[in-house]
Parts: sequence; C-alpha cells; structure tokens
Amino acid sequence: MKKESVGSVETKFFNMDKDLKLESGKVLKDVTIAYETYGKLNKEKNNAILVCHALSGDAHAAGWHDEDRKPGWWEILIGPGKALDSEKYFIISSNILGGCSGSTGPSSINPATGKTYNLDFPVITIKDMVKAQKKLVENLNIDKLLAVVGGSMGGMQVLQWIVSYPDMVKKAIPIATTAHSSPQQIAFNEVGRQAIITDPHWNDGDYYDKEIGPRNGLALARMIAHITYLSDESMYEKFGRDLKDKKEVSYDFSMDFQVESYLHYQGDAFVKRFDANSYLYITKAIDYFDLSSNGSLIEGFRNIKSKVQIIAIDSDWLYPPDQLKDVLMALNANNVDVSYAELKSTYGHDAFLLEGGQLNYVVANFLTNTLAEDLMDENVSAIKKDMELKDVAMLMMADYVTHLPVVDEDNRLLGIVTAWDLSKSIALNCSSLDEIMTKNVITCKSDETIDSISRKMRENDISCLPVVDDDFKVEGIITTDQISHLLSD
Ligand SMILES: CC(=O)SCCNC(=O)CCNC(=O)[C@H](O)C(C)(C)COP(=O)(O)OP(=O)(O)OC[C@H]1O[C@@H](n2cnc3c(N)ncnc32)[C@H](O)[C@@H]1OP(=O)(O)O
Ligand SMILES: N[C@@H](CCO)C(=O)O
Repeated sequence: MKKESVGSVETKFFNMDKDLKLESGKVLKDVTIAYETYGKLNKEKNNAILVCHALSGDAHAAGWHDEDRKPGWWEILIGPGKALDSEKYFIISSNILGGCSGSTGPSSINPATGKTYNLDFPVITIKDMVKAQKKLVENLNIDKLLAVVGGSMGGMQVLQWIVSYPDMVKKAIPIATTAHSSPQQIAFNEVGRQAIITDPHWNDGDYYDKEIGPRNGLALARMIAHITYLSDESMYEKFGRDLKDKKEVSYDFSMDFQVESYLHYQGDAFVKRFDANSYLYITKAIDYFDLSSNGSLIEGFRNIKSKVQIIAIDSDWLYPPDQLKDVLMALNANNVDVSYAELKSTYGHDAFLLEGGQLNYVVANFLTNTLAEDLMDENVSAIKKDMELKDVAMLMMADYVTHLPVVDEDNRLLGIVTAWDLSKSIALNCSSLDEIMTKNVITCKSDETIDSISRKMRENDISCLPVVDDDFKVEGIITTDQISHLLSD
C-alpha cells in the first residue's frame, strides 16, 4: 500500500474539569492538554494508539498545519499505509504536561494569581505526564489502548504507562529509552539547566513579559544536548572537518567549522520554538525517572500485563542498547511477553526520528500480529442453560449481539445460541435452550492469531467464536465485525 500523509490536521485542547494531583503531592488546577488525533475510533473502541513525544516534541506528530514548513515530527511512521496506519488505527498524540506547545506548563497562566506560573509551577514527573494523558484518553471514552509508543522521553512515558496502568495498555513500544536515568544522562541535563539558569536574562524564571528571555542559555543547552542526539560517525558523515565559508582556519575565535555553524543553527532554531522554563522542568522529570522499586527493576515491573516490543538503536550512546537490554531482562524475569529489536543506524539517538524503513517494519510487525486477546470482547454476557428463550432474546436485543455463549456454574462453555437459533425455536416450536443451542462449539484461545481465527470462521462459515481457556472457561467472544474493523486494509 502506498504510504501517504494524514494531510491537514489541527491541534485540539482538553480542559480537565478536576484538579490534577501530582506525585509530589501538589495539585494543579485548570490543566489543559493539547492533542491531535489521526484516523477514526472504531465502534468497539479498541483501535486507539497513543503516541508519546520526546523532550522537545509536541502534539503535532503527523500531517500538516497551515503554516508548516515541515510535517509533524513522526510523519515517517504515522499515516495511511505506514506502521501507525491512520486508516486502521485511531492515533492520539498529546503535548506533555509541563510543555510549552499548548499543554499546561510554567509559561501558562496560574489561575491563583492570574500571572504566568514561572517557577511557581510545581515540579512534575513522567508519572504525572502519564496521569494527565490517561485523563485525556478517558475523556475520549477509551477504556483500553491498543498500543502506546514513543521514543526517548516518549519511551519513558510508554514504560510508565504499563507500570501505572497495566490494564489499560495491550501493547507497548518503548524506543531508544531507559527505565531509569543514568548519572551520565542526569549530568548532561544539569549542564543544560545551568546554561539556562546562569543566563542573566533567565531572571529566576521570570522573563515572559521581558523583552529578552534566556535565549543564549537555552540555545547553549540545546547545542550541548543536540551533540548527544547524534553519533560521532554521523557528524563525520555530515560535516567531516569542513570549514564554514572559508578556505583556512582563522586563528581566532570566530566560527571555523561547519559543525559549529550547524550547532549554532540548531540552538537558534530551538529558541524560536521552545521555552527555557519548560526545558528545566522537563529535564528534571527525566532525571527523576526511575521505575525500579527498592532498587530492583524486576520488582518495579512486577504488575506489567502488556506485550512489549523494545526498540534500541545501535549507535545511540545517550540511551545505549544496554539500558534497554536491562529492561528486556527485567520484563523477561516477570514473564512478560517481550521482544527486542535493535535498529542499525549511524544517526545515533535521533535515529528514532529518522530511520523510517526499519521503524515501520518492526512497529508494523508487532502491531499487526494481532491475537484474539487483543480484539476480543471481555464483557460478554454468558447465559445459563435454563434461561427462558424470551429472556435470551431480550438480552440479545439489549446487548446488540447475535451470539451468546451458554455456560455452567463454573463459566465452562456448554454451547452457543444465536439469533438464528431463536428464530428456529419459534418455527419448530421449541421451548428450551438445550434444544436449540449448538453444543459442538468451535472455539479459539486468547493467544490464537487473528489469521488463524479468520480461517476457522471462513472454513466453518461462522461469524463468532467464544474465546476459552484450557479449562474451557469463557474469557471473551470474538466476531467478524471486530476483525473486519481492525483489518479493514
Ligand atoms: C519527539 C520529538 O523528539 S520531536 C522533536 C524532534 N525534532 C527536533 O529535535 C528538531 C531538531 N532536531 C533535528 O532537526 C534533528 O536533527 C532531526 C532528527 C529531527 C532531523 O535530522 P536531519 O534530517 O538529519 O537534519 P539535520 O540534523 O541535518 O538538521 C538539518 C537542519 O540543519 C541545517 N544545517 C545543516 N548543516 C548546517 C550547517 N553546516 N550550518 C548551519 N545549518 C546547517 C539545515 O539547513 C537544516 O535546517 P532546517 O531544519 O531548518 O531545515
Ligand atoms: N530530538 C529529540 C531528542 C530527544 O529525544 C528532541 O528534541 O526531543
């Protein structure tokens, strides 16, 4: 299928009607979360994928705003025909709490004072960011996400999601990230923060109404950080030792090398789109991030239920593959269904924004390998054998279903009754369920692939399969409707 763009998009805003209690114990009032969505939420509400952005990202992950020179930051992955296929999935991308692109952060108005928060904004954590995202997801009437995916700090949010809300996420894709910030990562963040804080125009965070903010400090912070997003090899590839607009070095402190020019460009470009206080708060949240419990990652991952696809980048020295291998081992130790892939790239950390081919391949494979448990309706009304036929018909009408599993006292499957069986009961004058239900029921297991289930349905000309466990107890039900919604490509 041809890969396309989601086209023209717009950012929307979710205003929380309740206060947001933070991990620190502080409370934020009137929180707004900026978000974008791509694709349509299906009837069963089981095709939603949440995309989480990295340090300097925003809600605009794909498509084009009117004023855009470039599309959203994950255009390589999101859109018709791509791994995050907007024809199949309902994709949600929100700007983090603490950010500066529409969500509540230090540059927002503090409702208590009517002025910008500045440093009165409470310190937030990755857990708080995820808590705010959960409120957004609930506001969109979604109980369970098909997947959560993100790179770098976005990957931290992915891991936090499956730790904080294990029942709300079926699949998780953490990319180029870690389960706890290392001393080296904290060190780079602190240098960046000091660059901002020591800029006199930072003014203790009070600069929004001043003519000049801490531009130099923020640009310097980005220049340092940007080096960590590249690799030595990619810097050689991009610049070598090329000089900038000169044939010889100048023997002074003016700009000699192309790489210097590039870093200055990146620093200046950053100042135009980012807020220095947000940078301080977000890097702090990254530093605090640690999913281990009592020093043990295995313990921290104890309650995870999601399937996980880890993606590391071989040239990423900021979030090196070893850190993700630790995540892999801790998940394995908890019997989590987890796979590990390592992208081959010279780009370094930022490869998660650039390696479209490999990323699409790994993410698409992980998402499309859909199992019964990913799609099944767990809220199935199973009925007992002695139920009156009229009550069965009423239940079908109330639940808008045409199939009901019949179970014994222990929820073990005895048969299945369909709307067609009920018509038959009238035509043939039957009075009990036992006479009309199908007893040799074709079933499937929760870990059976959708391919295998579709084949069973086709071969037997049926449109519904009960999902049973090893003891034949009913776990859910799966219908052709659910499958066709997901696999409609
Ligand atoms: C989830 C998120 O993380 S969202 C945030 C992601 N976005 C960013 O981080 C934005 C800044 N980062 C970047 O641009 C990243 O390098 C990437 C990964 C997004 C893009 O990487 P690449 O496509 O390899 O671009 P590259 O790093 O070469 O930078 C290109 C820019 O540098 C400029 N540039 C290149 N060489 C030089 C030079 N010698 N002197 C001055 N400028 C230069 C280019 O003109 C180009 O400018 P533009 O971005 O305004 O078009
Ligand atoms: N380029 C990314 C790197 C951090 O992961 C960003 O600016 O968010």
